[in-house]
Amino acid sequence: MNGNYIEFHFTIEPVQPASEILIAELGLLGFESFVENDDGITAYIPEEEYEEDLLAGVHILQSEDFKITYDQKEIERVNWNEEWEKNFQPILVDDLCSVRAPFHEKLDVEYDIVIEPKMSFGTGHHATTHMMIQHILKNDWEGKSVLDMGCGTGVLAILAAMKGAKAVDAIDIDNWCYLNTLENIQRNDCEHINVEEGGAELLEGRSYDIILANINRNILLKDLPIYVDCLQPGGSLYLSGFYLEDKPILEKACEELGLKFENFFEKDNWVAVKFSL
Ligand SMILES: C[S@@+](CC[C@H](N)C(=O)[O-])C[C@H]1O[C@@H](n2cnc3c(N)ncnc32)[C@H](O)[C@@H]1O
Repeated sequence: MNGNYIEFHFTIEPVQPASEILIAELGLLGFESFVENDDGITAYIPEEEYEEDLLAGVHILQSEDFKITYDQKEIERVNWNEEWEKNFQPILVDDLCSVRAPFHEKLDVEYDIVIEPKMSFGTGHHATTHMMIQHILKNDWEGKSVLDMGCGTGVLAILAAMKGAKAVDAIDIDNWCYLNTLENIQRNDCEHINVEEGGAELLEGRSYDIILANINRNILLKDLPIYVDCLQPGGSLYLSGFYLEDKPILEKACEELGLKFENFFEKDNWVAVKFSL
């Protein structure tokens, strides 16, 4: 997706818990990024995902418990790098791993990841990326074959490679993310990561010890059977990109495919869950 975005600014009274609910509803409709403000939220959707009556199905907009107004404007593709430079500090996860931009000073940590996110998702600032990094830090990757599905900036694939994974595929459906991951693997001396552009259709006949997929509830539910087909017996599947309230739905779908729940992290109402086969 290389087109423009539509930016919606929602003014919400009172701001909580309506913001959380609105973000959850918009996430299901294809909105990709959210910024929480003092008076509500700003949400971004790619122009090609937007249809005139898209917001008609958002329940909370009809609620009498909150007053929600919004305006919208078309903007150029968001340059997350510029936003990052303006607003953010490097990310430190469990004192072991930092995710920083090239212009940040290097921190004294075991895993130092340099990411130039430009327009891709995956700087570590989002709760889901943060928790997926925590899972990677907590587990053994030495000699494993790994798939990072929905790789964004490639941050998870890069950390898996740094932790000793022997063969890593990083796949994203978005051309921009594909190109950005190629750049970031070079930046982190992880050129052996195989980067591809596409979706679950690429996975036929493949086999992995570990699959990471931080995407969203609906895509995960749709593509889960394909992921599980690619998982070796004894393998692990890490899923994120959904809210705590959707965890039972994902768990049920995974259990029906023969997976066993292992553990999970929760942050800002998002979760990252580990399953094993
Ligand atoms: C929430 S971001 C995660 C990025 C990164 N893995 C992280 O943890 O920060 C989800 C990514 O999945 C990609 N994506 C969306 N639908 C997909 C699909 N069906 N197959 C593969 N990737 C997909 C998006 O382009 C986006 O880069």
